[in-house]
Amino acid sequence: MSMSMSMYSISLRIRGRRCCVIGGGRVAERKVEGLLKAGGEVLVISPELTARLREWHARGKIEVRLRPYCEGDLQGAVLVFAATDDPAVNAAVCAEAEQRGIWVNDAADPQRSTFHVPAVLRRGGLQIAVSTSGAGPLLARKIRDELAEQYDEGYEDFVRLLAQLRQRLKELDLDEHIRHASYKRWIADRRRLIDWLKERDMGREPEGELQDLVQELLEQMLAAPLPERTHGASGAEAEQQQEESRR
Ligand SMILES: C[C@@]1(CC(=O)O)C2=NC(=C\c3[nH]c(c(CCC(=O)O)c3CC(=O)O)Cc3[nH]c(c(CC(=O)O)c3CCC(=O)O)/C=C3\N/C(=C\2)[C@@H](CCC(=O)O)[C@]3(C)CC(=O)O)/[C@H]1CCC(=O)O
Ligand SMILES: NC(=O)c1ccc[n+]([C@@H]2O[C@H](COP(=O)([O-])OP(=O)(O)OC[C@H]3O[C@@H](n4cnc5c(N)ncnc54)[C@H](O)[C@@H]3O)[C@@H](O)[C@H]2O)c1
Repeated sequence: MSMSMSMYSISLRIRGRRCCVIGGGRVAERKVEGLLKAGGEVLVISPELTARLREWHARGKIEVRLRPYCEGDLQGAVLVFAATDDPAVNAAVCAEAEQRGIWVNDAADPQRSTFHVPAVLRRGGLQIAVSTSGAGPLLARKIRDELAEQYDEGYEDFVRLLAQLRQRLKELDLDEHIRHASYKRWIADRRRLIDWLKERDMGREPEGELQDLVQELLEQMLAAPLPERTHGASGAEAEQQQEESRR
């Protein structure tokens, strides 16, 4: 486990970039689903496909080569998934990827993989990725499912709102302390804001309505007295004090 203990987590922008998936079974299907959600250009190479992969192909969502993997298939890919049930084929795919300098995931060999796929909770712009570094993927899935209750669908609209609030806040030429304090207050108050968004059914509101809410919140913020700057306390301590005074 020592090697996989030191994995490094990032979020990749794969929209419009080629991602190769070798194999067309259940595992390949799950990886393809995640790639499509992020707008990847998916190429699947496999003599057989699951029903869903066939359907995605028929609807033009993925490209397919209905044959076994051949050396050279990985040309132009930024990410590669070796997801066949044949360890020798997966090993050959990994070798070509390594030789080309492409990140590769071997579905059956965490140590050989140069990246792992986490279990992901998606709430629009908010994504919570859970990884056990290969120790137990089912634990990752379980934790993701538990987090899904705490971080409910309401977060999708909240992160949209937050993005706009932050943008408008940057445009107002405010003192940095005030800017940070307001921003932190919205985060601390998120449950109330999420319920408020739910009441207004923001999911169906046009973008213009969200702008009105943003305006309302900014006006509230400018009208309300801001938390006192805590003299003598470090940034972290001041933050802690603010948190406590809110409870
Ligand atoms: C999180 C998730 C993401 C995803 O795949 O999208 C994911 N596996 C998921 C499910 C799952 N995996 C397995 C089962 C069957 C039950 C079981 O055996 O436990 C199920 C359940 C099912 O299939 O329903 C078995 C399994 N998985 C790996 C091996 C090889 C080995 O460990 O040696 C074996 C044994 C194969 C065998 O023995 O034949 C390896 C990997 N699996 C990873 C990720 C990476 C580590 C992530 C981490 O540690 O957190 C890593 C290293 C590589 C990778 O694939 O990236 C996804 C759940 C999330 C979701 O559902 O959305
Ligand atoms: N990482 C994970 O999350 C995870 C989860 C479960 C299982 N696994 C492992 O992943 C592997 C695949 O599991 P599965 O359930 O998808 O298997 P599966 O039997 O459903 O699918 C295997 C696929 O590989 C294809 N294939 C076989 N030889 C090929 C070749 N030469 N070129 C291209 N494609 C080829 C087959 O056509 C088939 O579509 C297994 O080794 C399993 O142990 C990994």
